[in-house]
Amino acid sequence: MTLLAIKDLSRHFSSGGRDVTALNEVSLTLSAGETLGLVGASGSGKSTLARILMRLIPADKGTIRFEDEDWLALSGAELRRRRAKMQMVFQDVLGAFNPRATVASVLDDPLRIHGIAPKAGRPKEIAALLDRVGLPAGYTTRSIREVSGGQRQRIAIARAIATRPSLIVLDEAVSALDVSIRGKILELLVELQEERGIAYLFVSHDLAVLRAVSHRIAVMDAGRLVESGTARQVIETPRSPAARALIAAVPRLVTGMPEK
Ligand SMILES: Nc1ncnc2c1ncn2[C@@H]1O[C@H](COP(=O)(O)OP(=O)(O)OP(=O)(O)O)[C@@H](O)[C@H]1O
Repeated sequence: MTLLAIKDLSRHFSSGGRDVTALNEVSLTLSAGETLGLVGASGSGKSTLARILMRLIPADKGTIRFEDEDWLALSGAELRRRRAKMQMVFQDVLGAFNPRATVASVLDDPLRIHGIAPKAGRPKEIAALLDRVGLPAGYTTRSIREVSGGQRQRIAIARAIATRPSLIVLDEAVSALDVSIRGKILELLVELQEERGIAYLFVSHDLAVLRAVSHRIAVMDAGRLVESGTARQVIETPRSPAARALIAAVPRLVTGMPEK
């Protein structure tokens, strides 16, 4: 089932007398429970796409259908309600949280705002969320600032799944983590997908990360989507110069391809 269909999405920016076409008629689809890796060099338009999708900035033109609705036409209370179904995890999680917040309050907010659990039931729900992402229940009273980067990313994932989304947009969500911690977070994401059928739009400049989690990979270059295919097709037989350049930058990427 098609969960998300982006069609001819364009966006330009003008700043300091410079006009940049950040997105140039980008189209892509994502099925329920699928992971699409979105890769491209710095400045290719990945974050712009993610930000339009999350309704953080408007598009100049194009359409987005999400769960069979005209996503860009939603506004006000209806948009707030529907946002439960599309969540995001950023690279800079600390920047996305109130730095004075406790872990409990970070997880209480979505449960309260989206009416997922009544007040009396929320502590239990929060404990279950923490448990699911591999953190002890005792973490509730900690400040979001005092936990490690990997733990904070687990909390961001717990917050994202709290509202029972069908899609999570991950924007460089593991890029700042040490390799061993990154692997554990990727494992957690794959488990959650298998358990709950969540689709991921996994934005990264790192093909090694995308190879590990993506069913399909789409390649962006200077605002355009220049290539897409199964992870194996794109990595083993890239067609575009942009894909070839990204692959050449990661030693042993092709020989390390898992059997699928
Ligand atoms: N608010 C803005 N004002 C002006 N230009 C912008 C703005 N946001 C993005 N751009 C420009 O749009 C282009 C695409 O940027 P975008 O951040 O989407 O790329 P990206 O692929 O996510 O890059 P990175 O991997 O470095 O985050 C770049 O040329 C960038 O400078």
